[in-house]
Amino acid sequence: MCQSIIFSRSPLSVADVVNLSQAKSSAVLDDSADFIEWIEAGARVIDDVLRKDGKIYGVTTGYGDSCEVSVPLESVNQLPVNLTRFHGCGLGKYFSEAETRAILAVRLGSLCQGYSGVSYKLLQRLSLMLQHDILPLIPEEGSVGASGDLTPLSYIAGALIGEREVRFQGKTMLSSEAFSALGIEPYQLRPKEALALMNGTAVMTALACLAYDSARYLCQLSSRITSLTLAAVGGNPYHFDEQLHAVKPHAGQQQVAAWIRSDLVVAETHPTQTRLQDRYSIRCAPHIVGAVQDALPFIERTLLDELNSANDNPIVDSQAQRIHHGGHFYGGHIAMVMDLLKTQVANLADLHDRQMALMLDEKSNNGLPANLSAATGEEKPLSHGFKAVQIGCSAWTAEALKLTMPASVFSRSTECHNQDKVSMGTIAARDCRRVIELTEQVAAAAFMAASHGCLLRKNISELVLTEPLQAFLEQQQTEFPLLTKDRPLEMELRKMLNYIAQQHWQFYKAT
Ligand SMILES: N[C@@H](Cc1ccc(O)cc1)C(=O)O
Repeated sequence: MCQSIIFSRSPLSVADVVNLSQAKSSAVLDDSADFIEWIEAGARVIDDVLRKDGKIYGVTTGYGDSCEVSVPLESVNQLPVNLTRFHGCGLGKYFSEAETRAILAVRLGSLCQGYSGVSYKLLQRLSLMLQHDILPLIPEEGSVGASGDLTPLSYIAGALIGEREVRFQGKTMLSSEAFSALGIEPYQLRPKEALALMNGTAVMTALACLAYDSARYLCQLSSRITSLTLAAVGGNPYHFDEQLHAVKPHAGQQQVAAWIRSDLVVAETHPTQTRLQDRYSIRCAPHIVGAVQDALPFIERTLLDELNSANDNPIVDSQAQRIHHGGHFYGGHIAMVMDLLKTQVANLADLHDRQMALMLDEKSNNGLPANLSAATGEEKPLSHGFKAVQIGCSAWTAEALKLTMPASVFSRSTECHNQDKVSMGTIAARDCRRVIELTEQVAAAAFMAASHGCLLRKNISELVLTEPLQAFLEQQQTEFPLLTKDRPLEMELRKMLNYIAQQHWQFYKAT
């Protein structure tokens, strides 16, 4: 049964966002009297100021640098509609359905903090979109990630008022049609509500949550691939010795060493060794994968702070009856962690590309067939094994490495120099997602090659893998058979990629 995620004042987790994005959980809005009152108190602050003819940025003024333009009271309801419309200029591909659900969930979570001056009705409508899977088509490009993800989020605000396209029940239609299929009218935005929907970091934060989740899984997969690579080339298990690692106390490095150690049968001395120390792509794996693993807790903490923040402007404090003008839409923290994560993950692509080279090259693979071809007899001289897959890995790795240029340092002054310093966090998060996609491709290839390498090694000498792992490899052979002759591997690689994306295997016990 689908688990419910309650949207209330209690914090969301990264896993909540991931589960909602995959429609494994459903969104439920807190309907307790306390929560409704908490939210409505914020909306009343806006009404009170308007009644007293006060001034609120973005309610009685133009937006951004146009904040010196006064908007007459009789137009305050039209202003939010204009905001959704003039930001309807996004370009590029559209976010996937999973990404769009995550974006909706993250924005709803932030508005549930109760510091944005919106009505409970708006939250109801947003949660209804999640519940009925009414997913706005949101173009990926056009946010500098500092005045919030204004342009992409305008596609949510525009959809709420019936004016943008959505995917609903497998079709693309105007949001007004999707609402009418449910017997409801488009939403009428109150003053401040379009700004509250758009003036925050929901797009980059949603993407960052998905990236974090994939990276966490990749660390385990990378550890497993390393174990298999080591076993395939007859490497030295003692590089992962507990006492060895105890003297360099990075927790992530120690964790990765422990994972790899748990895959291997560590004998005091290993009879097959001809080389006392393995090359760095094996020996230093705990220091490479471990660095990513060590970055994860920091990244998660940053994500949680952003996820459970009021990232908006102005901030409406109903208890103090104050309206604060500030810059909480700025995505500097997400930009930082996404720039960090993409370089870390790209290092994993590079690691596996090197491991592929090690396993395929007869000069370094310690007696395995060239290119890990399993061909014999007449097929042998014709067969090229993983040769082209390795070339693919080199291309995917280069593409991933190329994307590691930090986005956050490319701040551009924009919007008449009102936004004269911006985060580019959305670009960093999109880069990070793409780096992960490419790295998963390299990992899929390396996983397949290393598994084959182990099966080929079995014929040569004893494997240093634990018995359950050997049994797993043999099972795998039915889905990914040895390359006894050349065949196109695209579909098998895609199958492997799907398994990775769905986190199909649990490699190690939960930490
Ligand atoms: N993020 C701006 C608001 C803004 C909204 C729309 C714009 O087009 C520009 C700026 C602020 O709060 O100051």
